[in-house]
Amino acid sequence: MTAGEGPPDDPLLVEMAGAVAEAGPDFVATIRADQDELVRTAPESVLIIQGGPGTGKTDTALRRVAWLLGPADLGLTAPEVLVVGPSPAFAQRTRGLLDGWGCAGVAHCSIDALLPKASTGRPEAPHVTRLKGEARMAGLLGRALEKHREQRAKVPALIAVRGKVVTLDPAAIQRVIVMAKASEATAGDRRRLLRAALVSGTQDPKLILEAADMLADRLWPEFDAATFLAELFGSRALLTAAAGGEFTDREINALYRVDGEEPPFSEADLPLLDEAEHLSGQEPPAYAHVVVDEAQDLSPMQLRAVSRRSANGSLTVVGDMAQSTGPWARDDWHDVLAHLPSAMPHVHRELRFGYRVPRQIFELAAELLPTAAPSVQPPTTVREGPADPVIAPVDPEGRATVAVAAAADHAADGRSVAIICPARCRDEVETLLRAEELPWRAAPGDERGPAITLLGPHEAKGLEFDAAIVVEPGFIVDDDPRGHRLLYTALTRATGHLHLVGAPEDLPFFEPPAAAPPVAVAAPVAVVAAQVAVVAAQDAVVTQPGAVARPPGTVVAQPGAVAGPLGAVAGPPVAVVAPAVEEPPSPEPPAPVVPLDPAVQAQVDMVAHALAETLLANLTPELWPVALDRLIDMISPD
Ligand SMILES: Nc1ncnc2c1ncn2[C@@H]1O[C@H](COP(=O)(O)OP(=O)(O)OP(=O)(O)O)[C@@H](O)[C@H]1O
Repeated sequence: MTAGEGPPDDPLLVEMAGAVAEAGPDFVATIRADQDELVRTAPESVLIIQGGPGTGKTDTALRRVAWLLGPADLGLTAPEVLVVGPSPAFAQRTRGLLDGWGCAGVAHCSIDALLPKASTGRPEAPHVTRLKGEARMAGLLGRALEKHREQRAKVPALIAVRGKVVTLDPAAIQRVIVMAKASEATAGDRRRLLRAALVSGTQDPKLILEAADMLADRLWPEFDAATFLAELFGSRALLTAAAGGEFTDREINALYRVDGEEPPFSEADLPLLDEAEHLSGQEPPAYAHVVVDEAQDLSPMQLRAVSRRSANGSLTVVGDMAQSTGPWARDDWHDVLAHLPSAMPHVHRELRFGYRVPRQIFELAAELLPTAAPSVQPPTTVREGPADPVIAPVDPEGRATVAVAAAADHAADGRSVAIICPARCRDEVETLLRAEELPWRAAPGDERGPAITLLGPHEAKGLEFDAAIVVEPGFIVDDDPRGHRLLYTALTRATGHLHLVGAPEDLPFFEPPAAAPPVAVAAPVAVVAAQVAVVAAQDAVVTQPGAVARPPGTVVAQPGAVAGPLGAVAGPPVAVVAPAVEEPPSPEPPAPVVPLDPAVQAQVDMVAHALAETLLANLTPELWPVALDRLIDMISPD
């Protein structure tokens, strides 16, 4: 494939296209048109792509890069393009995709890898991380650097060399400083000028030359951002002097730390090091086009660092406000764009069709949206998945066993699997993965391969897997101020299979039968695997909307039974692993659903999508029923 051709069609969509080809308009072309329009956005613009999980934002941004490098014929070369993402795993994914489309040579990196290298890992309170991300930190660093320079530029009258005191002529030295500045002398030239000025007429030239070199080091030190920042944060006096009335005493105290402690920096210090280097005149390489993905989470200081890598303001900014989490969780794109200044016009577009997440999984995840992001419109899903979500209520002692068994099962079937696990139960899952000698890794490489990846909820951003096992969704919600958004992101990583494993009270739609406790303590993996396998065997069943898969060993709980993090409202059908208990009699069996002929179903879907497209594009949600009523009126025979 040549650069710019873009990715091949998703096999599912091709299949759908085949099904409807005879029936009428090109369905795939219709639903891809939105993306294609964005791909060909003029390079002299800032393109902002908003969209729900799996709507193809990353895909579209990368296809834009392929287009810029190929058909657009702009004379742009791959090394002039930068793609920034949230994690190394994400960078690996984007590199894999673009390389695969014939666009090797583009720079791909995580936001941290973009910034100066430093020894990080220093623990930090959330309010300090947040403060360090604020744009006013740039002002503080600017003032600190000015003071730092003033201090260095003070010419001493004496200098000690090997125990001997050398008297200096400040006026002569001042003349050298002025001359060096005016002639933009290099470091070597400045040193030679100073030596020449001091050595004339001296009795001990060797001593004076040494004194001149020491003085040169002091007057024009090589700027080291790490030393500068460590000195600044290690001194209340320097911080107060640099605060410029823009920081309270409390904030200065928050920034202050005892110097010399290891590791010296936190991740939030990296953009500050970048800013300091920039202020000192050390500029990073700049790119003709920059893509920044998952931009909704970046701090103002991180965004400034991205911005300074853009040579001309040509940007593709990608993200989803409903997935905005962390210290900089936002609700509005303006908060992001304010820190990515560009003279180029802004083109703001939303993608509305969800490709990754199958209907059954997305309907479950969408239950979170009213809490997670009330103003965000859920995308319209275009795929039917291979299975309903599996809900496994477990005691704490059993959760690792159930999660690992489910993962092992999917991996054995050749699927890529993510176990998305909150920090507080990671150790137990890791221990079991090791004990079972399963093929797993902590950071995903090529996440499309058949292996198990263990991830924290934040690390899962932007990635996708055939199957996702989400452990203790309640903890994910509780452990983060934007926990509902984080859980929404975790639930939307799977292209096919989703398992929720956790405390019964945190799982949706499940009412534990009175006589049936959740999974008892630490069953061997093999035993639980057998239980999970029962559900997995049913995974091959594609449910029709409204139909409920009820394999032996599963129960279908009634909607609204339990108020878990996903709420206690009516939702989609879910398969629930009922561990080692008899199925309780269902009070009311679900109404039988007559499946439609597949060709008719495809045609119905096509019409529904076309209508969805028109409604979404033209009317606000409260007017949709009005429009549909009107439509029925219009086409009714009488
Ligand atoms: N037009 C399309 N045709 C077929 N598949 C598509 C299309 N657009 C996107 N996809 C597929 O959908 C999946 C999700 O796409 P992508 O990762 O770009 O979504 P995203 O919007 O960036 O998701 P997230 O917000 O979760 O990061 C990918 O597997 C991608 O290849």
